[in-house]
Amino acid sequence: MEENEDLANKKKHRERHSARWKGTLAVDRTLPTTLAVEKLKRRKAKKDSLNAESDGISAKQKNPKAFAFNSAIRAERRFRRKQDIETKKQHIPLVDRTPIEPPPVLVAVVGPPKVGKTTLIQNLIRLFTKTPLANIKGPVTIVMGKKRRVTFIECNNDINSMIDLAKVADLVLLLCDASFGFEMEIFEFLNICQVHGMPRIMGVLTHLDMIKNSKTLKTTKKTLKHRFWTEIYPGAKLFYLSGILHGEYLRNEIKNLGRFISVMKFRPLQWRSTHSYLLGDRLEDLTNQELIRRDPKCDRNVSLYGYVREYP
Ligand SMILES: Nc1nc2c(ncn2[C@@H]2O[C@H](COP(=O)(O)OP(=O)(O)OP(=O)(O)O)[C@@H](O)[C@H]2O)c(=O)[nH]1
Repeated sequence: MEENEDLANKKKHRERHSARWKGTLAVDRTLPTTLAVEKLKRRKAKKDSLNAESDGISAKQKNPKAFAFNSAIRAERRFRRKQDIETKKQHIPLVDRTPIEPPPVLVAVVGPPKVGKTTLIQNLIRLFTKTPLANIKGPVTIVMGKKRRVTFIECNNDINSMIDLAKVADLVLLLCDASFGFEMEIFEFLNICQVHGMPRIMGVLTHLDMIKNSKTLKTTKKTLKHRFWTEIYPGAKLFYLSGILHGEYLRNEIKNLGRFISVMKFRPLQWRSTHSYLLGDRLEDLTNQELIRRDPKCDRNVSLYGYVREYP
C-alpha cells in the first residue's frame, strides 16, 4: 500500500516537445561550429594583444620563435631586396629638368626603304587631326592630347640622318618588314642609339599580310619578337600592323599605336642632360630676292624655327 502511495506522489514522466530533441533540428552542441571557432580565435587574439600592450612588448618580442623565418633562402632574398632598396635611395635621383611647357615629343620613324614609314606617319596624322596629309616634307608636329605635342620625323636611310636622330629622338618607331625580317639598317641604328643614351624604342612589324600561311605567320611573329627582345630588352613593345587596306593600315591597330604614344611617359636620359641641342624643324630664307637674282651665291639671311633643348 505504502509503495503504491509513493509512486502516485512521484511526478509522471513527460515527453519532450522541443523540436531539437525530436530529431529534425537536432544539433550536437558539444561540437564547435566554424563561426564559434572564429569568434574564439578573435577573442584570444584581442586578449593577447591587450596583454602584450600592457606589458609594453610586442607579440614578436613575446614569442620570437613564432616569428622566426622558415626558409633561410627566402630570408636571404628578403634581406638582399631590402638592402637593394636602401642602396637605390642613396643614388642621386635623376632630375627632370623639362620646363612647364615642354617642347614636343620627338618621334623618329626609322626603317629600311619601302617598309611603310611614310604610310605610318600619314595614318597617325590622319588619326589625330582627322585631315589627310598627302605630301610629307620634313617634320610634322601634331597635338595628341591636352599636354602632348608630337613631332614625327622620318629617318632617311643614311648613316648621318641616323646619327642625328639617335641623338635627339625621344621615341623611335623601328619599322620592320616582317616578310623579310630584320635588316642591317635596324642593327646599325640600334648600335648608334646605344652610344647616344638609348631613347625609347618600339618595334612595328609591317607587311604581315604578305605571309599567307597562318602557321608561318605565327612562327614569324614569335621569332621576330624574340629577336627584337634580344636586341632591346626582354618585353620591349612590338606592334603588329597586319595589313593594308586602300593604302592605309587597319584603323584599330593605328588607334592602338597612337594611344600608346600619346600616353607614354619618358624618363630623362642621362646622356641628354649633358648634351644640349637645338632642333630646327622649319627654315625660312629671309634674303632679299633681288640680291639672290643678282648673285645666286650671295650671303643669305636664314631664320630657323624650333626648340632649344638646353639642360643647364
Ligand atoms: N601589303 C602591304 N604593303 C605595305 C605595307 N606597308 C606599306 N606598304 C606599301 O609599301 C609601299 C611603300 O610604303 P612607304 O610608306 O612609301 O614606305 P617608306 O618606308 O616611306 O619608303 P621610302 O620613303 O622610300 O623609304 C607603299 O606602296 C605601301 O602601300 C603592309 O603592311 N602591307
